[in-house]
Amino acid sequence: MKRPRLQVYVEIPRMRPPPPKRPRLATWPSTPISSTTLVHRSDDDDDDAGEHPHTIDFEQPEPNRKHKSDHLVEFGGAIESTIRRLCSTAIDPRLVADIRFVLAKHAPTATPFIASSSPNQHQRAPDHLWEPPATSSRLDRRVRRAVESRCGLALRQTFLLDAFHPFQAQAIARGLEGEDVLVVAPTGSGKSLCFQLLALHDHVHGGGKVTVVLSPLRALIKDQQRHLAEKGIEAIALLTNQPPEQLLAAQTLPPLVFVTPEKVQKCPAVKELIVSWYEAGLLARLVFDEAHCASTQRFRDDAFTESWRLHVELPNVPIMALTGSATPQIIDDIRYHLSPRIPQLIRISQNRPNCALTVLRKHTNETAAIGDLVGLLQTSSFVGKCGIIFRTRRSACEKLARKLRDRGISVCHYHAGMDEVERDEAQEMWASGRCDVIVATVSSYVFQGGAHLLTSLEIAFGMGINKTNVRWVIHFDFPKSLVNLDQEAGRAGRDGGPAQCIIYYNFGDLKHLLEIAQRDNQDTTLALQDALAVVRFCEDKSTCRRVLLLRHLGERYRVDDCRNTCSTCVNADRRVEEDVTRAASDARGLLSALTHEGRDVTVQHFLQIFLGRKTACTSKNGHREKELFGAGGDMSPDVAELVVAELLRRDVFREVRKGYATSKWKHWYLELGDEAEAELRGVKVCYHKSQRLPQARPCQK
Ligand SMILES: Nc1ncnc2c1ncn2[C@@H]1O[C@H](COP(=O)(O)OP(=O)(O)OP(=O)(O)O)[C@@H](O)[C@H]1O
Repeated sequence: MKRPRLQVYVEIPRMRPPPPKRPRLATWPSTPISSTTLVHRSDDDDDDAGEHPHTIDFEQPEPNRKHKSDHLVEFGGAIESTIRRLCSTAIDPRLVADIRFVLAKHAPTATPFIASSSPNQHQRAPDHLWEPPATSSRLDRRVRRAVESRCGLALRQTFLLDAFHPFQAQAIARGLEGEDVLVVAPTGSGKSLCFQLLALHDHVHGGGKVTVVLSPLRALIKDQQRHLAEKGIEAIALLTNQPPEQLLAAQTLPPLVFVTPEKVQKCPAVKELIVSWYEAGLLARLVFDEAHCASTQRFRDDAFTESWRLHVELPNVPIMALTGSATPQIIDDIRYHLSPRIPQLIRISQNRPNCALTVLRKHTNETAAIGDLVGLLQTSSFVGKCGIIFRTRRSACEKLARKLRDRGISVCHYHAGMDEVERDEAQEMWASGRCDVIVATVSSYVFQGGAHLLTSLEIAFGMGINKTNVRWVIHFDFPKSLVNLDQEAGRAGRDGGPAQCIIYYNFGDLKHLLEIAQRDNQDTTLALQDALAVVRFCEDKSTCRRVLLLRHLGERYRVDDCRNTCSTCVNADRRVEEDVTRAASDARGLLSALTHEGRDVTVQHFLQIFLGRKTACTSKNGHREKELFGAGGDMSPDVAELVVAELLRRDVFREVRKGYATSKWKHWYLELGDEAEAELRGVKVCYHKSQRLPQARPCQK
């Protein structure tokens, strides 16, 4: 039977693709590319694919084609297998987006895989959303039986669990067959079991083979080691500067060896050791845990590129990559790093139904904001329960811990500026339940002798940490990206019990995030893109938060399924939209008058003048005599803050950091922004009159 042929014409302007930023993988095909056209042809039958699975031909278009700017992308053979073969090393990101768009329309069940040489460049067509199966995929009985018979005993006796989740059985089954696998399943769903059980199996039945796990965080490695030790499974972490041979002095290898990508990159002895196991036939599997980091931690690109390339040097070793938070682009990036291998994708919905999602407004005034937080922590859903508070800056992390301690909350802190012993102690205190709350930074650079050390994420807290009774996670500064949010919030409710995930949001915090990105030498454009996605998520007060988050992760979610477990759905009847054009215009006029006089005002100071407060700081410099003093006096301070936030968002206002010779501190001051002259029309703010916290629903583990 003749296979269907699909011809896709994609119109894009002619342009020469940018040179690849990173070195090409050794086995990557060198692709001749014309500056004028991209024509992908594949043969009608798939036989050819087996021989050269990654070879593609780009040809000049037929000379008689009328529209020279058209690019013909011709797919032959079964659509799905052809998509898998569509690779390019230098492809215009817009073409990639267009191809995805067309494929989404014509082959919705296929998972297109387009690897590009610069994985972070391309954009996915917005409507390319994956529909997870309505019920968790029913497992083929044969698969379940095969996995049961080979690993069931270990599951019950060593891991003390009753049954496999379907995705675990699928991943383990493929792993047992020696296949390469990419597992995408929500945080806390039990992905680690997939490689841990396989490692145990390979060790016991494979003559003492070792599984090497590349894991990006030290805290996570320590956490996993601790859990494995409780189950009597030996696992060694190659983290210290001690020569790896000394750590592995014993005659037999352990089932699992953990190492960070940086260690593989910087320490040749570690790499040599892994290669020697491979050569001796003792390497069972390479595991890439928290695989989304290969895409999201862009400043660690080198470490990831180098260490992930290990699989190219060890071609016969099966690989398993796992992630709990992956956008479609991240999945492509992971596949790029794993190419030329094409792992089997095992994917379930990334939704965590037992974690209620809430966005709360954070006061611009830190003391008021902390007061709100303390009030929340004293309510029954939080008091005496184990939780995590994430902050972006170390000083803020310590300060908050101190303030909470003063209010009688049992709390410790964890950040990159502490030494290893202090950090381990804090983690241990929290993990063992000696204190309820840990205030932690997510990631930040370590400065040593003025030099950046690329070890920030290695010592960050959050990702992967598995403490089953965490009942709440609070982002007191807004997260760097929605993927970070998903990961960090994923520390809560890992036992399937109800949990609260809360973000305190204030638009003004964006500046701190970007400041950190700049200081850390990250790509600020990408950092801004990620942060703006969080801003959009937080500011949208009419769309279900689960829909927004899962859409970002490439998933289609039905709003009815939320069942009031997010702050938008539960507060839908309290939503207010207010036109504040007049107030915005007055605020602009007031700031204009202040800057004209050469006065520097912080947001807080400005709000006091705008609201007409009779305080010490408004009594100075003749503020009370100003025409627009108290122009916002008829509105609540909360709405006035939203007006300023909206003006900042529109770039009518901006905040700049300034220092003065009289003070060693620098502060953020309000200034007129680039759009200050623009006509202000339809300025609206949206808020909830009062916010109820959504109730989370427990789910079956
Ligand atoms: N089949 C199972 N049945 C019940 N509980 C399970 C099962 N598999 C794993 N778990 C439990 O789920 C919890 C989370 O597991 P794990 O740390 O592997 O999650 P994860 O998916 O790797 O999360 P993350 O993405 O955050 O790293 C653990 O406490 C584990 O014991």
